[in-house]
Amino acid sequence: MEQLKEKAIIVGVHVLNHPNFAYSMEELKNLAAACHIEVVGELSQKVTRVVPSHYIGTGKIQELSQLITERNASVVICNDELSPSQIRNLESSLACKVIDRTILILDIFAERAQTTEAQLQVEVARLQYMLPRLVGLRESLGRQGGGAGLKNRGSGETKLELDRRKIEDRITALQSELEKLVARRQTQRKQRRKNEVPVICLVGYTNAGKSSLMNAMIELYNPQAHKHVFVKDMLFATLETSVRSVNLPDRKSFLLTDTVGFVSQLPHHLVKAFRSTLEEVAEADLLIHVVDIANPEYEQHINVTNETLKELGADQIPMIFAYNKSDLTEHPYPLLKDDFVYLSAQQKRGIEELTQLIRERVFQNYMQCEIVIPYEQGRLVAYFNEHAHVHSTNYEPNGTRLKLECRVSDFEQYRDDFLQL
Ligand SMILES: Nc1nc2c(ncn2[C@@H]2O[C@H](COP(=O)(O)OP(=O)(O)OP(=O)(O)O)[C@@H](O)[C@H]2O)c(=O)[nH]1
Ligand SMILES: [Mg+2]
Repeated sequence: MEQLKEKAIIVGVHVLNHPNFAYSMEELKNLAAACHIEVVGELSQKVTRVVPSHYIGTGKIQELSQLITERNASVVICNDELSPSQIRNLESSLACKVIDRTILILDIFAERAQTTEAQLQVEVARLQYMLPRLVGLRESLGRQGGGAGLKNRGSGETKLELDRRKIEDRITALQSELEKLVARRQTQRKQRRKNEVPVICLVGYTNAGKSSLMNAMIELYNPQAHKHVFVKDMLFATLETSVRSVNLPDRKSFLLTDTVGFVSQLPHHLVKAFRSTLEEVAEADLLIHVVDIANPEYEQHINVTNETLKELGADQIPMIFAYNKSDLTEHPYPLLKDDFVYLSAQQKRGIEELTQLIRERVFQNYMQCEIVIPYEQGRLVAYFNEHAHVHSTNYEPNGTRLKLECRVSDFEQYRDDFLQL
């Protein structure tokens, strides 16, 4: 059922030197749309710095007030994260509900979260955001109780202090629930480490095509697996990390991880709350930075992604670039150069080139060799057949002769069992 759309005026402060102000307002519109809010007006102010008390100046507030009446809007959305007092002051000057960019993003995440872990993380982030804003937010929270966003878990009309205590208790409870989940996943990750399977993470701005690229890889190398991930033309289609095993034809394999996309001014609480999900990223062996090369703002997207990676402690991990959606540009593709590939996940072109780049970066510790395994060590033949790329097998009087490509570490570990050639 289509919900009755709320009407909003978006307001932005264009601080001097903000390089992409117009684009960030456009993005705010998309965020609002993702929250089922209709933007019916837009107002911006050029300043040298944000007005600390009201976010915008007195003259602008009057202008905004008129616009609200004129367009019959019921909510004002500011392009930055507002302080608790800014929200309070603006709401009382305008007699209108005021929300900010952060709460929009939190709402979208709340609506999209599927797994228990994602739901817990979003709720923690929302509660932490609410805590200092309890007074000003009372109105806006009512909105979320009814429409988009997190289900209101019965905070009711209790006294402020009681509210605060409740929220703090709830945060603590949620966090300990989360810790248990995280501990379980860490054990799984350690297990993978032991297996020495390299972990590769797709990272990048939201809507860049990370999930599409994941699907294209799976289709090419594990077509029987039927393990597609969700793809959609909307902000934050992916909220959970999903991991798939990719097996290349020569038996090299790696784990490919699809992650949540980044956006400029991703709320700090959210990054923190999602840190455990994104730990995969910080522990990866290689990052594939997916870029929507057809988006005119792609350079800005790259910067935002790099900044967020830094915040996650993942800025030291080797990175390659997948310039996706090349089909929408004039640029020739597929094309592989240095550490980047022009490709199209949708057209499934350039996937082999990307794989080649992955090989160069991840599978360096491999060697070509020829070994003879005595017959009493038959299990080793089975091992190498499973974990190495065997070019040829010959049965000789002393044992099985294999020509193969295998991990250097495997060769070292078993070399005492081989017969001298
Ligand atoms: N033309 C074109 N569209 C693409 C390509 N790759 C992905 N898309 C489209 O871009 C949109 C976003 O794709 P996703 O794969 O969901 O993007 P994502 O990076 O996973 O997005 P989030 O999960 O929201 O962060 C979808 O509508 C895709 O069909 C491409 O190579 N060319
Ligand atoms: Mg996705």
